[in-house]
Amino acid sequence: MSKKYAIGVDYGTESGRAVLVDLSDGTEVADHVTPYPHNVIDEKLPNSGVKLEYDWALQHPQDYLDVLTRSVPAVVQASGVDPADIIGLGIDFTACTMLPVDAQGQPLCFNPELANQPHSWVKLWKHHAAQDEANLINEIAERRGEDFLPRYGGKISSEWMIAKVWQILNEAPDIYEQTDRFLEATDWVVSQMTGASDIVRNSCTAGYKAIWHKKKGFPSNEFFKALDPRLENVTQTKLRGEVVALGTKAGELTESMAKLMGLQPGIAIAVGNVDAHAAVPGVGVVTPGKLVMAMGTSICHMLLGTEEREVEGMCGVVEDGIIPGYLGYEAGQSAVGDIFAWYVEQGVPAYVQAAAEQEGTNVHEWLERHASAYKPGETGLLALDWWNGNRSVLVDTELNGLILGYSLLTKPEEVYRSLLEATAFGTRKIVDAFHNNGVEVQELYACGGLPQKNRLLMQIYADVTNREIKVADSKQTPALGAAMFGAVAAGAANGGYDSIVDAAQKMARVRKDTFKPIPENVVVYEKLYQEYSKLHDYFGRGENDVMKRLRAIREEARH
Ligand SMILES: Nc1ncnc2c1ncn2[C@@H]1O[C@H](COP(=O)(O)OP(=O)(O)O)[C@@H](O)[C@H]1O
Ligand SMILES: O=C(CO)[C@H](O)[C@H](O)COP(=O)(O)O
Repeated sequence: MSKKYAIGVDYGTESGRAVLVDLSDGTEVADHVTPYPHNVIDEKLPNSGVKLEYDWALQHPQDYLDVLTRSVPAVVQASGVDPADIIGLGIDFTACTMLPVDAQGQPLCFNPELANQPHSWVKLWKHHAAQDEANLINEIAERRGEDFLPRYGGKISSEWMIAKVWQILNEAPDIYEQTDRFLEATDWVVSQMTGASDIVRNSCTAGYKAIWHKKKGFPSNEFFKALDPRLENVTQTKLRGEVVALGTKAGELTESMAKLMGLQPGIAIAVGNVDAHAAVPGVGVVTPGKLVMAMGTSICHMLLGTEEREVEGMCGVVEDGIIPGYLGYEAGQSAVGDIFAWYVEQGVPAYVQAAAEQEGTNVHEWLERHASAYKPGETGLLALDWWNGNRSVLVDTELNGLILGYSLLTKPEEVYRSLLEATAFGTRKIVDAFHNNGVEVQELYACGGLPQKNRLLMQIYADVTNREIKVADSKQTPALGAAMFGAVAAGAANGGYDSIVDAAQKMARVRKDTFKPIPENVVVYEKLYQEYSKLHDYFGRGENDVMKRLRAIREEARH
């Protein structure tokens, strides 16, 4: 039998990439990236120019289809593989990235009459403008003693489905009315490939992002009624649809999409998945004790467990949410690479840019090299990593960043180093929250763009967490994981696999080189972490709500 292949498509925040994978050993034969033509829409709507409010982050659904029709044919062509040997395709996506669709499954923003209404567009995971709704969801759920709250670390996030749906209802009731269903973008893209009129939802986003439970389903209608009487039946109406497990075949590729994607019609399409969750088998983790960090613009922390535990501020624990047979735990930091990008774009003096250019390197690399010359603690700086709020463990998007310890001698590379360290302290908070609450963390696994881009960052993470870090050998780990799920959807009988564990065992690899904690650094970072924790609690747990007061003053000033 000839070699068989699957394709994984990873939808990130700014681009989508396709990877064509050899199913015998996981070799990534070809990959291709399509930057989203409209990128993140956070200032004004395309065409109409309608201005967006603060904290909004939208996307254009056509950009997702462009990834399928540009990157998929590109990998098939570059690999020289016969499309007849490509047996399955899986996708993974940022989440909760959601959109309203009509009865035909078309995004409302495709309708020219609705395109000038911001609420008709895709809300990206980092759309944070539903915080008022999230606060009320939490208040009401707590008052009613809803048993789902502990599964989400005590708080439902404004990034998630219910808060976003409610924001649409509150601010654009006409759009809410015209919505047939609210979908995760990952499920919508799958439906576009399978042409299925009955759209299936994947258990991962349903569980982590829409408060769905394998045994209990969604929260009760009474709960939704208590939020807002207009939401009473939302789970039977606009959130309806069969919820199926990861690895399930959602359907088969349609003739028309196959033509556009350069594939054969009828191949298996797996149900959608989330980027971070797909990365777990992608890095070869199928057992507890190993925390996987998907490190890019943000970090998602993924961990398997055998018992349901309550962990402060975790994003969620979902049965079978990552690997069937285990409880999947998720936590996260909503900005990491994004913070470094902010500094490079907004904070670096012209002489650094000029020096980097002259040396033929990019500004990140220049800053990393110069920051590496410092010992832990030597900058005298300490930062709070809340440039995009705090996802875990405080679950509060209204917190902001802070750098302490500036002097007239402070250098840009010192600030950069303090930002790298701040994100490592944020990860340490998460590791401690799991480990101290009975969900063991023995080793760290890293994947995503950052481990390949910044060695200093990775060493700091090993030192701050005092744990060895193994790095994925794959450059596109979520896409590799998605391809594995595509192979599972196809099944062993067709040259794929019958379970994700089988697929991961054959196809995943980590690099030989690992990052090991350096004992003398660990000691200094322990001291700095204690200081970080004090600042974290002071500004983040209500002792001094100055960050929120500043926001309120800003809002007043803007209106
Ligand atoms: N050398 C570097 N060091 C640290 N961060 C970097 C470096 N180069 C790029 N970045 C950051 O990496 C992030 C992109 O990560 P990547 O994993 O490629 O994307 P995504 O999260 O969208 O999948 C950006 O936020 C960017 O600022
Ligand atoms: O919350 C998520 C997963 O649960 C998002 O998908 C994630 O934070 C976006 O990640 P990135 O842009 O770094 O790929």
